[in-house]
Formats: sequence, structure tokens, C-alpha cells
Amino acid sequence: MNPDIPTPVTDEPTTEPSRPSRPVAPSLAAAATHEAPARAIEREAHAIELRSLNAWYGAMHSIKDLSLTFPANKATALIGPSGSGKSTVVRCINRMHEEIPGARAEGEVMLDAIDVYDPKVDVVAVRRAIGMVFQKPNPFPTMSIYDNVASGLRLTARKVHHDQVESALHGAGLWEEVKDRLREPGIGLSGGQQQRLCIARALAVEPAVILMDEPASALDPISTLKIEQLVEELKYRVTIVIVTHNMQQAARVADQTAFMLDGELVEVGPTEKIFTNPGDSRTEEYVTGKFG
Ligand SMILES: Nc1ncnc2c1ncn2[C@@H]1O[C@H](COP(=O)(O)OP(=O)(O)OP(=O)(O)O)[C@@H](O)[C@H]1O
Repeated sequence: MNPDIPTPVTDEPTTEPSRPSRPVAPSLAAAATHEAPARAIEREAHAIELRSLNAWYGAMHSIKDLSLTFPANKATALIGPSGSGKSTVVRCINRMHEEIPGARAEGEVMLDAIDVYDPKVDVVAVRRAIGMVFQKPNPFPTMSIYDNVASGLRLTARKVHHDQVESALHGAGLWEEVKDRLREPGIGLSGGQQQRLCIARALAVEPAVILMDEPASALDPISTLKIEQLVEELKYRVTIVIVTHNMQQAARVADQTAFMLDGELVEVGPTEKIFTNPGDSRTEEYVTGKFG
């Protein structure tokens, strides 16, 4: 564990455990670089393609031969009943699954032309290129608002520019609310603001993809709306994968929706089709509330 990085206020693992130790494949290196100007928000988003992904917890086979593409610059919702494997899939995408004792994954997770499971790819670079936001906001408890956002940048940059922090806070729709209190603790913000601070922290390192695992389920309706509006804005700069139990939320924010059941992909398609004219009767039963 890097001593510069305090433990986040959550039992979720931090996505930034240590400094990169070896070179990364070129596009991941590009995605992870801190040298780009602060407003390099035009950075390309990348599609993620899962090819025959399988995941286990010990002997339990929890993700079964899942192939699925998350198109660049789109928001894809992962829906399905509790235990269907949604969170496991997102943790496989940025290689956090393997941090769980006894857990392993097989298959390919392609980011652009690079398999993030390629042994030559640095796992820290993967997690910079593929940011993650959890259900419970997890700002670093001892850090100011400013330092929370700067923390990822400091892993590799000698100097963090104020512009980079400001740009990320703008990107997360938080700048106006915090610009006069940047040195105050991040945990002093409201829950919704903390979640946007976590989004700013993820954005600061200019990821290609952001994974959101039920990012609004702990928030009030107004904060939820702000997160949903943010998803709409962010997808012009990053690819978004959002796990949600809220069907209305999926319908509001997602261009594409994938329905999972028992670790398998039942169906994926344009969100409107999944909600109005799904191809599989199990999808219809789920989206109409007959189970789950
Ligand atoms: N850390 C873990 N150790 C062992 N089994 C796990 C672990 N995390 C998840 N599982 C199991 O893997 C399967 C998929 O769980 P996962 O959390 O991915 O589903 P989910 O669809 O995200 O559920 P929820 O909507 O309740 O969050 C479940 O059977 C679950 O019990």
C-alpha cells in the first residue's frame, strides 16, 4: 500500500493501490499519463469488449462465458436481480476482482486493442484508464477536497496543476459548490457532493472509461438526479458502465442496457428496446417487475 494514499472510508478496495512499477502498453500508458494539459478532456473514450469472460469465487462459477461490448462514448446499464453478477463483471473490467482472496477471472477484456489481462499490462495503469465509482461515496477521510482530487495525479506527477483539479471538479459538476472551500475536508460535503467528489477524483487522471456500481443508490432524489445528469454529460468524454437496480434510472441514462441472470448475459440492446420490446421473456418479466 502506498503510504501517500490513506484508506478510503469504505470497505471497497481503493483503485489506486500503488505506483506503476513497469511500463504499460502504449494506449494504456497514454490513458494513464499525467503530462497532458488539464483540459485534455477531449481524450478519446474507448470501447470495452468482454470476450468469453468467466469469473469464479473459489469453486463458485459466478460469471459464465460472458461476451459483451460497451461502446465508446455511450452509457451502458447493467441490470439484473441481486446476485446475478453485475458487480463482479464491473470488478473484472478494471481487474479489481482478482484482489478478492480466492477470486479469479478468465477471458479477455479489451480496452481499445489491448487486453487488460495481458501479463505485460500494468494493473495500476488499467485502473487509471478505467476509473470506478462505488455505491457508497468514499472520499479519502484525511484529505481536503482539493487533495482528494489531486491524489491520483500525485502518484505519478511531480507537480499537480491547479487547473487539473479545477477541470476535474468542473467535469463532476462540483466546482461552483466547492471553489471557496477547497482546503476543507472532503468528508465535510453532503453525500451527493461526496459522490461527485469521487467522480472528480476518477476524472482527474483522465480515464477512458468510468465504471459506476449503483452510484446513486445511497443518495437522495435531488443528488440522484445530479448524478444522472452528470452521466449524460460525461459520456461525451468517457465510456460509462453503470450498474443499477433502478429501472427508471437505466431508462433515463443508458443508451444500451444489458440484462444479466445467474452470471449469464440474457440480452443486450438499445435501452428503449430492452424496456419496451425485449427479445427474451425473462427480460420482460424482470423489467416489468415480475421478479427480482
Ligand atoms: N466476495 C465474494 N465472495 C464470494 N462470493 C461472492 C463475492 N461477491 C459476490 N459473490 C457471489 O457472486 C455472485 C454474483 O454477485 P454480484 O455481487 O456480482 O451480483 P450483483 O448482481 O452485483 O448483486 P447485487 O445486485 O446484490 O449487488 C453471487 O452469487 C454472490 O453471492
